[in-house]
Amino acid sequence: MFNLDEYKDKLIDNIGIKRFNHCLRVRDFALKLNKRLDNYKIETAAILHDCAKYNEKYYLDKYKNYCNFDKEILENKAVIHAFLGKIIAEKEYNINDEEILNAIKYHTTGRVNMTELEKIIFLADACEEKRNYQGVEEIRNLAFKDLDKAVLKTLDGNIKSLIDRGLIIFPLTILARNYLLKEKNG
Ligand SMILES: Nc1ncnc2c1ncn2[C@@H]1O[C@H](COP(=O)(O)OP(=O)(O)O)[C@@H](O)[C@H]1O
Repeated sequence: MFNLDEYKDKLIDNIGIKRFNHCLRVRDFALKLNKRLDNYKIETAAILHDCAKYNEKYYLDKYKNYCNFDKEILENKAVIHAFLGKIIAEKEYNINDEEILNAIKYHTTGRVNMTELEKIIFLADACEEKRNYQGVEEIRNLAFKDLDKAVLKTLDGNIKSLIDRGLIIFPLTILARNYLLKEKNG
């Protein structure tokens, strides 16, 4: 069982106090969104979702035998920490629950057919109380009413923002968006 007190110092050492505080806010928002899942899973996934951030090079080297990522992932600075985070949560923080690990892995890109835990962590990361991009309040409100609609809106926003900034879009996000759009329209 993950015990935050046991790992807090290590996590702060790794990601810094600002990012750690973001993780606490993600936890708090995710707990508010949670209706029926185990709070332990929510808390653990939220606290650890960014555990690989800022140390990608170090961890990629340390766990090279476990990191057979596609070139596309390795080259995408924004996305790699999430995929690597799954491995680091397992190896460095002793998490072996696949649902928690996948919520960490897909918290940045989303994916097709996300679990409820994945949706909650994805949304809490996007909407925690200090996020202040245009439209965040609408997504926050939507998240309490309909997780799917809120995830779809967030994916749309992420895709638009990546296009506006001229950045590469990791395709999983497009697939996730199309999947939800079809689900919603039937
Ligand atoms: N499919 C994608 N392809 C490339 N970059 C993405 C994709 N989805 C999200 N991102 C970018 O990843 C960055 C980090 O996302 P995330 O880890 O969720 O947030 P943060 O680091 O702010 O907590 C954001 O700048 C976002 O635009």
